[in-house]
Amino acid sequence: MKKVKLKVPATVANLVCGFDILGMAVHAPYDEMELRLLETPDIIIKHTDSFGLPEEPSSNVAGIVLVKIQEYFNLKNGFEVIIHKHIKPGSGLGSSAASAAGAALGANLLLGNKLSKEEVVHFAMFGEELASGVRHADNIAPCIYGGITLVKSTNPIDIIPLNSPDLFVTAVHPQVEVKTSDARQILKKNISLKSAVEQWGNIAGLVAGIQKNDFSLIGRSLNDVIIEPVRSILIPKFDEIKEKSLQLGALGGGISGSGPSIFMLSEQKETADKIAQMMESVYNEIEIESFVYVSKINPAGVQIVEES
Ligand SMILES: Nc1ncnc2c1ncn2[C@@H]1O[C@H](COP(=O)(O)OP(=O)(O)O)[C@@H](O)[C@H]1O
Ligand SMILES: N[C@@H](CCOP(=O)(O)O)C(=O)O
Repeated sequence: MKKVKLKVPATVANLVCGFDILGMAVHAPYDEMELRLLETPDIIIKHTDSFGLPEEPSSNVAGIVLVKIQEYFNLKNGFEVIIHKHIKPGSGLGSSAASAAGAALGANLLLGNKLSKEEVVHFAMFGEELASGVRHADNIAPCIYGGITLVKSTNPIDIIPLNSPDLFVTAVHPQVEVKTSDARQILKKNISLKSAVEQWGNIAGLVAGIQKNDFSLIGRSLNDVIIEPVRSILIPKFDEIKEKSLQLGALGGGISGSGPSIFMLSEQKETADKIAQMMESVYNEIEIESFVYVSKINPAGVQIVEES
């Protein structure tokens, strides 16, 4: 295989209480990536979007992943990657993870699938490390595996694919950028035992609810006493949107990844659409442009659109 085209999904990391360990793939938005194996050792990055992302491989989330794979296999070949980015950087919808995961998975396809899924995650994490300074996999894992994943450990890599409940996801991206690196720097380094116990209960309840398709338990568990109280101050109208979403029938939700996007889960499309309309109107009232996405949990992850 010399060329592959991929559809790379956005992801909602943390899932409220599962900071750095839980995440899910969604159907919209998504990036499109084209990767080509080169006879020369060059690594060429091209963006068709206007986000002004660096195209120097060592400064690009996709590029660094390809550099690391080339070094690991001591390749004489290089890669060309064209990124049609629709997941806005700094959105909280896994923009960096999409580039990193798409590069790692695409390179592996071009090299004949020599890497295991865990190894693909390992190389993709070099991209997250460039973007946020931390090798976290809670966006990368659902992007590669699809659905909802639990990252039990990143060293060694231990990823548990979970059930994908048939739920709608409404996500709003207010056009204020929150870089993951900044949103990590403001976090407390120590928490009380009381908060830890409450958070463990939420995580355990959420995982149990996901596995049992118990939507009430999922809703009761979508609480965060550690990260959200700190990060929500970076997101205009967060509390109002969360309260109104619940009033409209959402199971629950919260900050998507490191924000500023906010996501809500609901059982019915009608509810998801009503939440979307409310989210857009709340931001219109304060003249902040926003993009709203209504989709479902995406069990597929990265999809091959074309190979040759
Ligand atoms: N190919 C790329 N795709 C996305 N982000 C990139 C890429 N290359 C470099 N970056 C850097 O990573 C940042 C996006 O990462 P992050 O803040 O985590 O966004 P998100 O929350 O959407 O994942 C960008 O602001 C940019 O500095
Ligand atoms: N666990 C990370 C997730 C970052 O997600 P992103 O979509 O904002 O990149 C964190 O919360 O820092």
